[in-house]
Amino acid sequence: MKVLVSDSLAEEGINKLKEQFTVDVITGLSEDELVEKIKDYDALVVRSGTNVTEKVINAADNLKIIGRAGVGVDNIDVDAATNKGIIVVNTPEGNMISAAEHTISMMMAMCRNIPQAHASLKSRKWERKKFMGVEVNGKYLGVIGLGRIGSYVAQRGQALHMKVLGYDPYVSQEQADEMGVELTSVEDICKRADFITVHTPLTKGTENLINADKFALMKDGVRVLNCARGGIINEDALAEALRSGKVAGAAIDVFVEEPPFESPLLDFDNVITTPHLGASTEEAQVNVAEAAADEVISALTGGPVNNAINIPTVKPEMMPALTPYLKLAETMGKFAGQLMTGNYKRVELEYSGDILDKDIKPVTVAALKGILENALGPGVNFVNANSLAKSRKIKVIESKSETTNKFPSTITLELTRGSDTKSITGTVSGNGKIGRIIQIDGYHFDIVPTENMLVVDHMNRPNVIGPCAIMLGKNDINISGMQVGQVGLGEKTIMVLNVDSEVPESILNEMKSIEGILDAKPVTL
Ligand SMILES: NC(=O)C1=CN([C@@H]2O[C@H](COP(=O)(O)OP(=O)(O)OC[C@H]3O[C@@H](n4cnc5c(N)ncnc54)[C@H](O)[C@@H]3O)[C@@H](O)[C@H]2O)C=CC1
Ligand SMILES: O=C(O)C(=O)COP(=O)(O)O
Repeated sequence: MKVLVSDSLAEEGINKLKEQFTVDVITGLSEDELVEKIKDYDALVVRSGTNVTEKVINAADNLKIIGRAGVGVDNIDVDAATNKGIIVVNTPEGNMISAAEHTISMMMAMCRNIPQAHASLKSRKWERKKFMGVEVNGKYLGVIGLGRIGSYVAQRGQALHMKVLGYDPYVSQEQADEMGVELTSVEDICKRADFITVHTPLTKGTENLINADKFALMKDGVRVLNCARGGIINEDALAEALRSGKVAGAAIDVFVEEPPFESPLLDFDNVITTPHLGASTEEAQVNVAEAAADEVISALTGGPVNNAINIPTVKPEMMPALTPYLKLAETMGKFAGQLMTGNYKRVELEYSGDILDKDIKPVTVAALKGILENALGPGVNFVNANSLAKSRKIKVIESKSETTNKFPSTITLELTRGSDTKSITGTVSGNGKIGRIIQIDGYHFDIVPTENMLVVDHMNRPNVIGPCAIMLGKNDINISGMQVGQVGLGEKTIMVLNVDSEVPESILNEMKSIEGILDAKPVTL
């Protein structure tokens, strides 16, 4: 397997990758060069310097995983990767302390004009009056985005005796209380804060979050910081607010265009800047490089990944309990998808029992993968199963049932195509956590699925099962298991056969001609 590292990455991560794979480190590639190279690689590791565009992803025929050694994935077309079944992972914890410390460093440096005073003295000037600063003690710090980095910044602000205001639509009052942060709105932060710092991802919802209207609300002499992503604070609006004197200072680590050589912000004496250095510490770089390498190694050797952006992740400690259900759901999906092929409108998964304590999202994805694989082939995986279902307008419904039955947990899969439905229930039982199928279309069984099976619709009357079994025997196909859904004499039922080899089409046709056999479908897992 081959790994391409296209941004600078700490040796520790590269060495880990080299223990298992062929690794090429090639930085500074243009989009066209990357398009040309990417088809040879199984994994790509980037930081913020590589734009992994749709064009690159479309050319990436062998790529299985993109590892982002850092947090922001706005340089990766995650939708394109998802559609192509490529896992995107980041390493969200490796650089959070460094990014928070950089933000605080920038705030203090801005308050005391350290970069400007340093440059002045280095040019042999002694300008003590020019560089009058301000204290942060007792001032209001507004933190927009109270995730990993924002919450560390809030904590460090409090250590500097600042009063912290915060806004984050996904943070509860309890969480804010625990952080000692006064939760309020962006507008209120704009009106009251002396310092405003943003720590959100760059999304459609956060782009230009701080715009001219927000600057208009701010106190005269406010100071703003952006160590998250260029574009969360609108650069033109900030330039205008600096020009008008509304904003007394800005500290900016990230820019809409990087490098930002055309940015008006570089021309203001009261704007201090760094070239996207938030994560640039020895500690953070070792952390993110090793974490990205671990994820790539795990994904390429068939293991689970911890921080996938585009698949429902399972916490490693939950994996042993969930694995039998993931296998069962995928098997049920494959089973149902082969019994009823075609243009599905709806997939419903109903969960009951102990499984309700677990995260069922990945189990639903496993079922979808099984269903869609029959129709779309091996290109379907845990990454793209959901998006493929969505693009085919298949409605996916997940429901939880409180009804208890004799099984500790059950999963019922109902597949709908036009007015037809196919329903299968499965359970996991025994110490070996074996997946079993216990119901098909209302008929009860206890089937341990095997590689080759036959599902035969027939009439429950004498001289139907016998000829069927004899015919398989004559063709040297061994039956290792057989179960029949119990019904009254003369009624329609289903028999499920575990067979030791695939049943050719010609034999299936012969079987269908036996009096009382209504249909015979092979199921291959
Ligand atoms: N300058 C640098 O070198 C570095 C920059 N970063 C950037 O810092 C930012 C924050 O990273 P983390 O804290 O790790 O992410 P995170 O995902 O832990 O936190 C982001 C927070 O933003 C919140 N949020 C989302 N939309 C919001 C909105 N409209 N208003 C307010 N809050 C909103 C989320 O609820 C979440 O709590 C990201 O943009 C990341 O790329 C991260 C590391 C280094
Ligand atoms: O992790 C992030 O989001 C960062 O912005 C750090 O970017 P970098 O890896 O230093 O290019």
